[in-house]
Amino acid sequence: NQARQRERRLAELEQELLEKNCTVEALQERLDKSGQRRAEAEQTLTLRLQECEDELARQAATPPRVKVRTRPSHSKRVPYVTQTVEVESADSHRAVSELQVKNGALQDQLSLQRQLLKELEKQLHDSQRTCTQLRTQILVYEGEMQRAQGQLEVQMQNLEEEKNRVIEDAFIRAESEMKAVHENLAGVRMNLLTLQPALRTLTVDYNCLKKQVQDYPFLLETAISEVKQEICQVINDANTTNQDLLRKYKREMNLRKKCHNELVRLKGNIRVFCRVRPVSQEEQDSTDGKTMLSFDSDDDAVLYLTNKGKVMTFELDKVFHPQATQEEVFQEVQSLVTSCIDGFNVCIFAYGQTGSGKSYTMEGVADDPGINQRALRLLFSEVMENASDWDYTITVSMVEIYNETLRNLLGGNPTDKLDIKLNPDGSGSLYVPGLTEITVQSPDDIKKVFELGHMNRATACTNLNEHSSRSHALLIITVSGLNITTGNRTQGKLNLVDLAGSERISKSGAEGSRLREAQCINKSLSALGDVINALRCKHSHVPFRNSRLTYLLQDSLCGDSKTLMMVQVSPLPSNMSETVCSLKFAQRVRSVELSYSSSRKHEYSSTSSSPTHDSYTIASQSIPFNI
Ligand SMILES: Nc1ncnc2c1ncn2[C@@H]1O[C@H](COP(=O)(O)OP(=O)(O)OP(=O)(O)O)[C@@H](O)[C@H]1O
Repeated sequence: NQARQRERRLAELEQELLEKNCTVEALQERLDKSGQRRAEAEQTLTLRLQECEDELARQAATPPRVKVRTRPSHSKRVPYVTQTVEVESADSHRAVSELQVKNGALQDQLSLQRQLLKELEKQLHDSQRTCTQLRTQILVYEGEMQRAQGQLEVQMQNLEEEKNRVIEDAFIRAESEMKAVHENLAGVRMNLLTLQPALRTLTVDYNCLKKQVQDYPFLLETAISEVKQEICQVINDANTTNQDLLRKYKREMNLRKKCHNELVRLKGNIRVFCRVRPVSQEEQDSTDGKTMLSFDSDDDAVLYLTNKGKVMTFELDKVFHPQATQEEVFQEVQSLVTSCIDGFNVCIFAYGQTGSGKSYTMEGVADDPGINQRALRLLFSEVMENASDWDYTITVSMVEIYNETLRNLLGGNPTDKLDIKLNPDGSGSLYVPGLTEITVQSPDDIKKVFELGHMNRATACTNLNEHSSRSHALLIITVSGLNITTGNRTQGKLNLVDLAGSERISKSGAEGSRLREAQCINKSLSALGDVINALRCKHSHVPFRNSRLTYLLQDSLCGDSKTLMMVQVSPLPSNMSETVCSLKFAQRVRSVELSYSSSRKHEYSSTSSSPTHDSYTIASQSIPFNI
């Protein structure tokens, strides 16, 4: 790039030099010409001058016509005579004046020529100076040119060397690459040689495959028919296995049922749990949060009560501490709940003084439901799971027993009173004419049923809280199943009972209607105690009819039925006596075993129309439900 620039600069300089030479030549020419012109002008002027002198000489040689005028002298003596010779000739005068004019013109011309000459001389001088400068410049340029040429040559030489070097490198590289290519080529040749047998094998394989592809449809057909046969065989085998499994499953189910029953029998048909409710913030503030109950960290069936320094120990089937959640409580009862799908009758009672948490355990609160809702939902989901084999129907009834009066909570008119009657079919079973039974088919139905029951319960009273603690609330769930394959039928009943408050009448100091309410509660709880006691002692007669509650639950309390008593207690010292009574009751109930009573049949066939007809007085073994 630099070399190219220098070359261009050199060409420019040469061009400039050429132009300068031309200028010098032109100036030289002009100088020559002006010199020539000057010589010519000098020559012309010399000639003119010569002519003028000649003319003058000729004039002078011509004899003049002289008129001599002598001036008169005033003195005699003429010491000095001035004689003026005047050429009087007119021609000479004219000639002289013409010559003088000419002379003047020539003089002017001469001075002009001289001036011109001076200018020319000046120009010549300038031109010479310019010429000298140009020459000097030419010399400088020539020097520069020489220097540039020298540099150019050096660069050319360098470039040449560089070129040679690059060519040499490229050559070496090309040589090595060539060598590598040759080696590669040799390798490829080698590979080619080794691949040839592989190619031959591949060609053979390809031909083989081609043949196979041609034969494929036929092979496929054969394979499909073989597979079909195999599938049919497998399906047959699976069917046989399924039948076998179904048979085994049924046998297992029966076994499970038997085992479960045996387990229940061994554990006792009545199970007793205790739930200690937590101390509310208000109570904590007023009583320093002191509680009289403590738990055994190693045994969740033991509860300690400290009273005046004495420690009482209560042993139950399970004790729920105050922090136990609704879910934890339900986990413990869910096997009982689901057993009604297998055709068992189940009763779950919540027993305890007012405010001990019975409703909380059974009904729960909106965002944390209790056993009632959870049980119904569980039954519903279990039934759905078995829907392929079983056709189940779940019906729900809600009943309230207030002052020994039965009220239908899902009916159109909640104030209507219901009665319990013997089934006219002669089976000895009981039924409640007019009791509404709603079939639940979805979780939404469950919600609606509870809303309706709650609304009807609230309609018939002024203060629901007070009313609920003075009445028994029963949720009766019936699960009827039909096995689609075998045609077997089952029916189980789950009774979830939120009992009225168990506190003593003397303590409440009730009068009038309150006293009647308390007496009714007392009577029904007492009757429940009597029934359990009679069952425990295997009495031939069980006084189911002594209260509406026991009469209504007769089916679910006897035989292979299962009962759970959830005893609710308060941990506060102010509730000490009620808590002690409830726990004593719980412990006694725990030892009772329900058994199929032959007297049941006897009682079913009783002709008595009064529910209190078979009232039974509990002697020493009596369990005091009403404390
Ligand atoms: N385990 C618990 N966890 C939280 N709160 C509870 C628990 N048990 C009871 N409670 C609360 O204690 C209060 C009394 O409970 P609840 O109404 O269930 O008692 P009850 O025995 O049903 O009373 P009643 O006999 O008057 O119906 C309620 O405010 C309830 O929310």
